[in-house]
Amino acid sequence: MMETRAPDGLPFMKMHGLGNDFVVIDSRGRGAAAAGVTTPGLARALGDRNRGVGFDQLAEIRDAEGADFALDFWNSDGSRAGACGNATRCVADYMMRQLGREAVTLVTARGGLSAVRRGDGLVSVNMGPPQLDWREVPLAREVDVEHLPMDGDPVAVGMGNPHAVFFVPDAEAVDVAGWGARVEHDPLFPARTNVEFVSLTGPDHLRMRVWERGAGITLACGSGACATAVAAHLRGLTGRRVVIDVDGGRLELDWRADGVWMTGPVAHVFDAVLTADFLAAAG
Ligand SMILES: N[C@H](CCC[C@H](N)C(=O)O)C(=O)O
Repeated sequence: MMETRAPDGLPFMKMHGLGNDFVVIDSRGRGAAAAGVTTPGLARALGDRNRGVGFDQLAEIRDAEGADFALDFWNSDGSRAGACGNATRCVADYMMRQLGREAVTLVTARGGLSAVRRGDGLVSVNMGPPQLDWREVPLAREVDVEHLPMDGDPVAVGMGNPHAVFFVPDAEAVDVAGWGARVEHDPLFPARTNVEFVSLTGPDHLRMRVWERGAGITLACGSGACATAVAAHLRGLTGRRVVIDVDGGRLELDWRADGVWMTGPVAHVFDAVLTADFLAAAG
């Protein structure tokens, strides 16, 4: 067998939800008060698909008080992400297996969330209620979140992270990289924003393409799908339960009284160990 375990290496898992891919570091066992092991430098080094591992988000599992675990998210540019729905499903599945349970609770930067196994190989997570106050999104000034003063008339929705949802006649025809990058850096979003381009493809059925803050185009974005479901309902395009097709597959969304529930598949691809040399160079 190949020797992969370097002395003082750092174990990690590679997971994905609909091709939205993650490095997951489990640093439980140090106490809820302990800071995580991830630094911006480590996130950037690991996120490099040529010289590191490559990921859309890095998720770090930590101890929590009053919940089964805590979860921190990082983008590959070294910035923090306040929410990540697909990684939450993947890690919830891993934790349910480990704890021998069908449901778990977790704490993220936005607060307490919960997840349940649905029984058909899918995992559902309650991503919490949408944030529809301009301060919470956050936006730079008081504006109507349902009609931002911007070309394309987007809806702003916070899901623990900011989203700008554009309804377009044909999402396939949009220059996601060009338009998305411009909106990500629009001064209306002081913390930048994730950007979704969405078209209605049938009754309660949407097609979504995404430009993620700090990551660029990804194959899926769970929090973006939540924001899209909320925006579509606010605009009167759909009911509160929708199916959303993203580049990597399909997500089911249900905006209930207790929050936006998102259901989809999970995949745990491999486990490996970062070498001490890599960690030292990452700083
Ligand atoms: N892929 C993630 C969202 C990442 C959002 C991140 N790019 C940010 O800076 O907020 C998801 O499944 O929800």
